[in-house]
Amino acid sequence: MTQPLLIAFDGPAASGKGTLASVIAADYGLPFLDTGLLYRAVGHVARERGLDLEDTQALGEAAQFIHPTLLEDDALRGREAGEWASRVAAIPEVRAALKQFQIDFAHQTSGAVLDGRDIGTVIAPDATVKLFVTADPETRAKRRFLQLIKANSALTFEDVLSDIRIRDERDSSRSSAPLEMARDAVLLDTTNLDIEAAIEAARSIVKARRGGV
Ligand SMILES: Nc1ncnc2c1ncn2[C@@H]1O[C@H](COP(=O)(O)OP(=O)(O)OP(=O)(O)O)[C@@H](O)[C@H]1O
Ligand SMILES: Nc1ccn([C@@H]2O[C@H](COP(=O)(O)O)[C@@H](O)[C@H]2O)c(=O)n1
Repeated sequence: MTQPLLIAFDGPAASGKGTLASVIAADYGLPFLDTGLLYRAVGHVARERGLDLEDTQALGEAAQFIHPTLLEDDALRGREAGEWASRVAAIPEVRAALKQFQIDFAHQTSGAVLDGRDIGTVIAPDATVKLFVTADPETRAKRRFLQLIKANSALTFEDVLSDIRIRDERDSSRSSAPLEMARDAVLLDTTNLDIEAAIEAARSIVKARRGGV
């Protein structure tokens, strides 16, 4: 029997991995999970309830109650939600509480596509195809700035670049499931690729890893 197709996209903020992952999921008719939204939802709850970031037990408990319906909240897409997400994501109790949901999503019989920071390394080390999507910080900041400026006209490019650098450092240096490329992942640098070119590159990688199909 053939194994379900499981595709892992990891990489730093605004590298384009979510855009690519959703297109590849649609190509193959697979369910898609943006795992960053889970951490954004925990950060949002923590902020709304005024939880102390030092109270790792309370944050871990809050994470246990994150439900997929909460992920549709537009507030999760904003700048502050990203910052809070990366803070709570460094807490082992939070990661532990969110882990099984992601593992189950990845290993459903239909196959799946997930994007995040630790999909190829922790959630689905057995993935059929792993892509590590990156781009230089200035390029990523420009993309994120163009996205966020629509809702916040006071935002500057320098603010966004600073956020990206801080988030890169925090995500890569934490002790629990840091952002790193899995040894068997394929690197896709989108710095000089527009969206269409990046999609074609991702499609080629997936096809090649599947033996040309
Ligand atoms: N190759 C590209 N060229 C130009 N813009 C791009 C490219 N890829 C993605 N974008 C745009 O950059 C923004 C960020 O992309 P996306 O949300 O896919 O990144 P991400 O890596 O999933 O980010 P995050 O991890 O922070 O959720 C979006 O507005 C998207 O349309
Ligand atoms: N698998 C993951 C996914 C996300 N994170 C953390 O959440 C932050 C927000 O993620 P986005 O992809 O929505 O930008 C991110 O900066 C990480 O700190 C994670 O740790 N693991």
